This record gives sequence, structure tokens and C-alpha cells, in this order.
Amino acid sequence: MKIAVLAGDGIGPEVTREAVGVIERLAIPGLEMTDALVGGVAYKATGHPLPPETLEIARASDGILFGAVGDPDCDSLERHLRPEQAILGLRKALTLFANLRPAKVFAGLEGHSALRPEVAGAIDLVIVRELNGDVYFGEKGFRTAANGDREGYDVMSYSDSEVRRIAHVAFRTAMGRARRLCSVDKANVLETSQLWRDVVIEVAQEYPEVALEHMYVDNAAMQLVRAPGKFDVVLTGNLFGDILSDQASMCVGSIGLLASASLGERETAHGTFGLYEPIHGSAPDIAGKGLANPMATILSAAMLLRHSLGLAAEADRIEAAVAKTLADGILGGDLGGSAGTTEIGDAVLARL
Ligand SMILES: NC(=O)c1ccc[n+]([C@@H]2O[C@H](COP(=O)([O-])OP(=O)(O)OC[C@H]3O[C@@H](n4cnc5c(N)ncnc54)[C@H](O)[C@@H]3O)[C@@H](O)[C@H]2O)c1
Ligand SMILES: CC(C)[C@H](C(=O)O)[C@@H](O)C(=O)O
Ligand SMILES: [Mg+2]
Repeated sequence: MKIAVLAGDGIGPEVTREAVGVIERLAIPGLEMTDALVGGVAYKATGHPLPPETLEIARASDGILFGAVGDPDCDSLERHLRPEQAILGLRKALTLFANLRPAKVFAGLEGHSALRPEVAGAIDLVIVRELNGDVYFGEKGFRTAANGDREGYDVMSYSDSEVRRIAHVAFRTAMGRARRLCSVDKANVLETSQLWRDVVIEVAQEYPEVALEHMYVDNAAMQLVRAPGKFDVVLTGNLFGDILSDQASMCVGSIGLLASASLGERETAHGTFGLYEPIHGSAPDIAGKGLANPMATILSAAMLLRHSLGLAAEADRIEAAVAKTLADGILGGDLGGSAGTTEIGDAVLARL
């Protein structure tokens, strides 16, 4: 069993170190972890944010544990050399099209949400975000408009098959949960969304037990704050899913708590090949200060064990230790506490 560890930039290495420590403590027989460079650090060392050796190590693994990429020093590089291209490149090259972002309020943290405790307490949802298409991967560039203005453009599109495969993931996810699926789009304005909606309705025929509703993304953003407990599975595209998941994190309490799995269709000897990362970024404002909350990355490691290594009991152990740590009031600054990154990691280890 192999895990590729891609820590990346900013707080990436700080939070990844804690997650690796948790995996090591489980002493899983035959498990190997291999580090590789990614993001701004990889660009600075090799001239590319996703060096071929890193892609090879990622490909040869059963699952990838990813920290974060992004470095303000690199923000004026040509786009293909920017750190963020590494995560986009991995998702695309490895056909990791299904991004699962669960959001649930931990017991005892109801009062730490940006919402009222009784509203926050009901949150138990998963965002199923398409990850290989949309405006992220369409034609883009700069051009000169007829009046001589410089113009930037990014083409948004989805094909039938791209929507169909992510819709199946969402319906299957709903079948394993409360069987409610809300597909979020902007079909009142965008043709891309009209096609999305048509295909989701078609796929729904195969899942008669799932209650399907459609919601425009602006309303979804509002409902996520008004009554987040009404959502079970939220299916949406790449851009809307990116935005709604950061929003959901604050409904739960902090972006430092939300984990994610990015999956495709490749099965290894142990499970489904995937990449696992916190939903947050490299947080340059707090990097190097030992202040980052490592819980999202530790929970991502648990998802890796469950989905890619077939180690459900070990994943449960990690999740229980995280829940216990939070219930015991060991909280980082993001949740109004004073615990630092290593203190939180050590507290999880002590509760494993
Ligand atoms: N998947 C990724 O690697 C990923 C995701 C998002 C952003 N980014 C990149 O990260 C860089 C910074 O982006 P940003 O500031 O918009 O988003 P961010 O998620 O890095 O940070 C947003 C805010 O949340 C805080 N925060 C984030 N994670 C935290 C944690 N674990 N504990 C405590 N506080 C935390 C930060 O301090 C900051 O105030 C950019 O270069 C961006 O492109 C990368
Ligand atoms: C860094 C960026 C490319 C990425 C995205 O937009 O997908 C991030 O915001 C995320 O949520 O993983
Ligand atoms: Mg994001």
C-alpha cells in the first residue's frame, strides 16, 4: 500500500505533518509513504509546479495526501507555471472528477458556527463537486475587443458524459445517505446549466428512491445559511462547488475542518484511487506560525484510508479521535481557541 504525500506550500507542510503523524501512529503493516514536491516549492526547485517525477509518484500510489498549494511570490508568473496549476493538473491528469466535500457539525461545536447554534446543529451534508470540467478547463485567454479594450475570457462548458458520470456519483452517494439530492445550477441564465439540468433529470430515472430537486446557485448560497439542515447531497459544477464548499465550512465553524476526497473510476488492489486534501488553501497570512488547524487534513487522511486503502476501521478511529479532541475543547484560533497546529495534532494522537 502506497501513499504519495504532496505537502505543497504555506501551511500545507504544517498540516500535512500532523496528518502523516496520525497515519504513522496507526502502524499499518506494509504501508509506505513517499514525499514529492508540488506547487510553488516545486516551481522554485525544478521550474515546474507539477514536476513529472511528482506525477509519477502520485500515479504509482494507491492514494495521494495533498496539503495545499499557492504562494504570493508566484502570483505574477505565467498561468501554466503557477502553483495552483499543480492541483488542477493532478485532478485532470488522473481523471479525478468527483470531489466529495462533507460538512457536518461536530458535537460541541454548534456554538462556534457563523450561524445560530440551532441552525448549525442540523448540518449534515455532502457537496459532490464536478472537478474536471466547467469554466476551469475551457478555452481561456486575453483578446482585444472591437473598441480596442483588452478582454479576458474563460469558456464555460459541460458535455453530456461529464455531467452523467458525476450525476451517478451524486445519486449513489444519496442512496447511501438520506436519499435527497439537490442539484445546483444557473439554468435560468446559462446553457451549460440547462444541459446539466437535463442530464441530471435523465440520470434520476435510474434512482427512483432519491428525491431530486433543482436549485439556482444564488438561492442555494442563501439556503445554505438560512436552513443548511435541509440539504443532504448537493450536486454541482466545478466553480459553484468551489464557492459553496468554502461557504459551508463557515456554517460548520471553520475552513480548517473541511476535508475532501477527489475520486475517479480507477480501482487499485485496495480501493478507489484518489486524492485527499483539506478544502482550504496555503493560507499565506498564517503560514510558518504554527497556527493552522490541521483537522481538515487529518480528516482527509481518514477519507484516504477509507476510500483508497479499504481501512474503514482505521478511518473510524481517526474520525473518533478528531471528534473527541474537538469535544474536549482543544480548538485552534480559527475556532476561537488557542491551540497551535502541533498541539492539536498531538491531542488527536493522544485520543486515537
Ligand atoms: N487546494 C488548494 O491547494 C488551494 C485551495 C484554496 C486556495 N489555494 C491557494 O491558497 C492561497 C491562499 O488563498 P486564500 O487566502 O484565498 O484561501 P485560504 O484557504 O488559503 O485562506 C483563507 C483564510 O482562511 C484561513 N485558513 C485557511 N486554512 C486554515 C486552517 N487550516 N486553519 C486556520 N485558518 C485557515 C487563512 O488564514 C485565511 O485567512 C492562494 O494561492 C490560493 O490560490 C489553494
Ligand atoms: C486552488 C484552486 C485551484 C482550488 C479550486 O478552485 O478548485 C481550490 O480553491 C479548491 O477549492 O481546491
Ligand atoms: Mg476552493
